[in-house]
Amino acid sequence: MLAKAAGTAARRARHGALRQLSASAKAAEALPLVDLSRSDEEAAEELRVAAGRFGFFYVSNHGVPREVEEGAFTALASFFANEEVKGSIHQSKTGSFRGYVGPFEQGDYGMDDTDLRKDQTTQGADKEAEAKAAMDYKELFHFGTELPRDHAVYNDLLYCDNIWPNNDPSVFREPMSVYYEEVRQLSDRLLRVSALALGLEPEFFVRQASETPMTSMNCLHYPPLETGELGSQIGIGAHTDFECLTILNMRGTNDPCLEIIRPEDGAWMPVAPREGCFVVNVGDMLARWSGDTFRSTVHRAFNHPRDHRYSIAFFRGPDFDASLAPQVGNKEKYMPPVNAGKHMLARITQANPGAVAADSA
Ligand SMILES: O=C(O)CCC(=O)C(=O)O
Ligand SMILES: [Fe+2]
Repeated sequence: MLAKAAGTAARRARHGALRQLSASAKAAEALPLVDLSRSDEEAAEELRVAAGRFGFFYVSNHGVPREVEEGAFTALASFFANEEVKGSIHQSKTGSFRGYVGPFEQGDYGMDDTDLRKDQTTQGADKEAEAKAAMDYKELFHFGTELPRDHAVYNDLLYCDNIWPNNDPSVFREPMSVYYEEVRQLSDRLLRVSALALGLEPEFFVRQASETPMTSMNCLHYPPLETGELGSQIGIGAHTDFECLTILNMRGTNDPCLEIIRPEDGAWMPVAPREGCFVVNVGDMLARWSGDTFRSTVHRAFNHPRDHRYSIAFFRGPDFDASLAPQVGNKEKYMPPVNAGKHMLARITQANPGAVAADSA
C-alpha cells in the first residue's frame, strides 16, 4: 500500500504527532473563533487578531442552514462513489479547470520547502508508489463563476461554463449550487468584516469582488488509506490559497487531517473540525491588500487511515480588473500593485504547468 512506501522518518513524525495530539486533544492549541452572532464591529475585532496571527480561524453562527450543508455532502458522497458519472465529466474533456479530477492527478504547488513529499520520494523502494506519494491522494469536483465568451475579461481558465453530471439536477447540481450561494453570501459578510478589521470602509472589498469575481469551489474527497494506522500520504500538498478568503467545511472524521504552518515557530499545527463552525482562511490576495497585516498561511491535508474524508473549499475571489494595491500595512512590499486577474493566472499556471491562459484579457 501507499503508506508503506512513504518515507519512514516522515511517517513516524506524523504518526507520533497525531498520536500525541489525540492523547492530549484538550490541551492542544486551537484556532481562534470569530462569532458572527456578534455585530460586524465586534466580529471585526476577533477577525483582526485571528487573521493577523494565524490567517486561519473558526467561524460560528455563520447563517448557512444545516440542511444545506448536509444536502451538499450527501450529494458529494454519492457523486464520488459513481465512477461512470465522474468519468463523464473529467476535466480533460473540458479544456479548463471545471469538472472532475482523479486521485494522483494533481500535486506540487511550488512549496517544496514545506512539503514532506520531498522526504517520501527519496526514500521509498517501490517506484510506482513513490511516484504516487509525490502527488495528491484526492479527487475533486470544481465549479465557479461563468462569464459569456464575449465578455471583456473572459478566459477559459477562470470563467468557462461549468460542467455538471447529466443526471437529475436535484441529485447533484442543485444541492451544490444552493450551498455555493449560501457560502457566497457568507463570504460577502466576511469581506465586510475584514474591511472593518483593517480600518477600511465596509464595502471596500465587496465592491471589488462582485462584477467578475474569480470565485470557485473545490469539492474534495480524500479516500482512506486502509492501513489501520495514521499514514503520511498527502491528500493535498502544502500551498496557500490564491484568492481573498476560503470558507472550508470538513466531514467524515473529527481527527485533525488539516495542518497549517504556525507563524511563530514554523511548526505544523493540526486543525480539527469544530461542530457548527467553518474554518476560514485568508488567501494571497487579501494578504496583499492588507500589506501582510493578514497572513496567507501555508496549509496541507492528509488522508485518514480508515475514514473517507470530504471537504468543500469555497474560494472568494476579487474581480479580474481589481488592483491589489495594499491599503494598510507593508505597502512597499507589493508596489507597484498587480492586477488581480493577471496575478491569478500567473499563480494557476505556476501550480499547473500544462495550463495555458488562452483568451486572457
Ligand atoms: O481539505 C482540506 O482540509 C483543505 C483543502 C484546501 O486547502 C484547498 O482546497 O485549498
Ligand atoms: Fe487550501
